[in-house]
Amino acid sequence: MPNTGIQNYIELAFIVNPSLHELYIGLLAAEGIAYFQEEDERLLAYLPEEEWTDEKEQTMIAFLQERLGTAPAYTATFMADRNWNAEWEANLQPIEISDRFLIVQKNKDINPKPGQIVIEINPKMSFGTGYHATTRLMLRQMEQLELKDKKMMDIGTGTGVLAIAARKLGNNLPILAFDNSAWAAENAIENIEQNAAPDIKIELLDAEEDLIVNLREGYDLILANINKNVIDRILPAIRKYSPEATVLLSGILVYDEPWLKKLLKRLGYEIVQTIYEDEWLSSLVRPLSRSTL
Ligand SMILES: C[S@@+](CC[C@H](N)C(=O)[O-])C[C@H]1O[C@@H](n2cnc3c(N)ncnc32)[C@H](O)[C@@H]1O
Repeated sequence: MPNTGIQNYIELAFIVNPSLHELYIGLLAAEGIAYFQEEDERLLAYLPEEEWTDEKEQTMIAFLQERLGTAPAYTATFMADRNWNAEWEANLQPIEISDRFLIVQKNKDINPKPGQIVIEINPKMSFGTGYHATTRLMLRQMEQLELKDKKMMDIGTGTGVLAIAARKLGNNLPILAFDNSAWAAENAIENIEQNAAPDIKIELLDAEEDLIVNLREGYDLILANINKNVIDRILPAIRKYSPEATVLLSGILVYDEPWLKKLLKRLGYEIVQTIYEDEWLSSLVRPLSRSTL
């Protein structure tokens, strides 16, 4: 459910070597946790206080145990609402996604290559800083597409980075971008203003509750960098209510590629291209009846 107003969080602190951070972030993201902070020997994951139930904890431990072969130790601490923005901005550095994209933060020195598109993202605990492989994969797929005259939807927009990128890549139609986190929606609006990216409508919506009514407008390209569980539940609706749309997916671990292929086959999608980074993949898929994007 979307939430508004003051938000207290639970911080889960895992003692893990940085080489394993990406893997842990992926596994925890698959469990619906979207906010992370990396430190030298610790990975901090955050979720709204009301979501941290006994059931959630048990499911998370069982899932980590299944994927890692052992249940990692962690501590859970209550965190009152505070200025995450300042903490994030202090820690982040510019990141080169490709020759085409550079993601930067406010007041950081940058040196873009000729022709490189610069996107300024000042995150507020929202996923989409470019610090995660799934965001990088989405951007690398998008830069290969012709986006002009394509009606686009961005599901789970986080910082708004993908919608902003679409605009900078020449997309010229209104974009609907939404997230079920109030923080993310608020932050996406700030980032869109900062990047002077016009005509992007940011909404606080839940893909599992509000998608069908919005799909009826008809879309050419739908971006969904979320996680396996949500994709499993929303892709059938996308296929049914936006049957012409090409879909760009990420947030899926390489171990789950067989599951994804089965789902796509069942729904009548063909895979145009899958790319990989670390344990992550992104697939561009289109309905079998369509031949071009
Ligand atoms: C992996 S992040 C992707 C963010 C950004 N699009 C990017 O590519 O970097 C997933 C985002 O989906 C949002 N999300 C998760 N479940 C959702 C749902 N059911 N409806 C809408 N947004 C959701 C999370 O809050 C998070 O911001």
